[in-house]
Amino acid sequence: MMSKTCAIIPAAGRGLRMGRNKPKQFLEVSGKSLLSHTLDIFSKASFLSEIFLVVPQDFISEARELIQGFSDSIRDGSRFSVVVGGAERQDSVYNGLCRLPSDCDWVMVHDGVRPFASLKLLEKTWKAAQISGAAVAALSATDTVKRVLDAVVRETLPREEIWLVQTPQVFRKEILLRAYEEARKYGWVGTDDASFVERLQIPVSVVHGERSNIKVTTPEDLDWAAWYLGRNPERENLQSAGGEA
Ligand SMILES: Nc1ccn([C@@H]2O[C@H](COP(=O)(O)OP(=O)(O)OP(=O)(O)O)[C@@H](O)[C@H]2O)c(=O)n1
Ligand SMILES: C[C@](O)(CO)[C@H](O)COP(=O)(O)O
Repeated sequence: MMSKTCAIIPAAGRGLRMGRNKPKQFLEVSGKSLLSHTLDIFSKASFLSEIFLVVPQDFISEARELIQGFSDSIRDGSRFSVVVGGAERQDSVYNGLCRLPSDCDWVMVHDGVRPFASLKLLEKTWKAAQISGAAVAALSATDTVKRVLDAVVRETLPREEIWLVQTPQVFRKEILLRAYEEARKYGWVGTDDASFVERLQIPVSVVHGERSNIKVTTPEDLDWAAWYLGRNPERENLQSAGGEA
């Protein structure tokens, strides 16, 4: 029997660092919201059976309207659902996990505010996870990396060991669910999904991410997003990788 992969898109943050009167995922860039740009990619990922969009309680109707717009492009029975988020990213992802159907084997988590991940990157991370059980996209550091405390350099770190982790992050569902259950039981706090899996001593594979796969966080990021979309109106990143692993 074919294994089934579901996606969780956490998009329930408040965007405090963006400093606007609306959560950044609902801000428009090139005629539609950042979240809508993200969903464009996910609607074309034919290996995803179901997609769970996690949003703030007060944006439920906006999110429902948004997913209506994708009903034509959903392939192979894929479909979107809207889930209410929690106080922190990890609470939002957990809410998504609780909604996964029992026959889902794999789960891909991707930030709603990373609208420029390519379909090729989604596929590549998914395929890597199928081999190892857990995989994340990440960039190797290109600057010199230092540990700084109170504005004073304490140490220069070995750059070849430093990777900046992105999403997508893909896991066997049973692994991610166990990791999140333990996190809740023991009060672990983490800024990504893999950090909980790492605490279970489960190896997480790394695939090369993409420089353009930024997490839109600050007003400068929003300006960059507008520039990037102006330069790539056809969104080449919507193309599939075909057979590439
Ligand atoms: N309670 C939360 C907090 C964050 N997120 C989501 O997690 C992703 C990464 O979070 P981040 O960039 O930190 O977003 P915000 O929390 O909105 O930003 P800020 O920290 O500036 O408030 C975003 O898609 C965000 O919407 C979420 O689903 N639920
Ligand atoms: C999950 C993540 O995008 C990986 O880089 C990141 O850790 C989210 O962090 P944030 O503080 O919630 O923006």
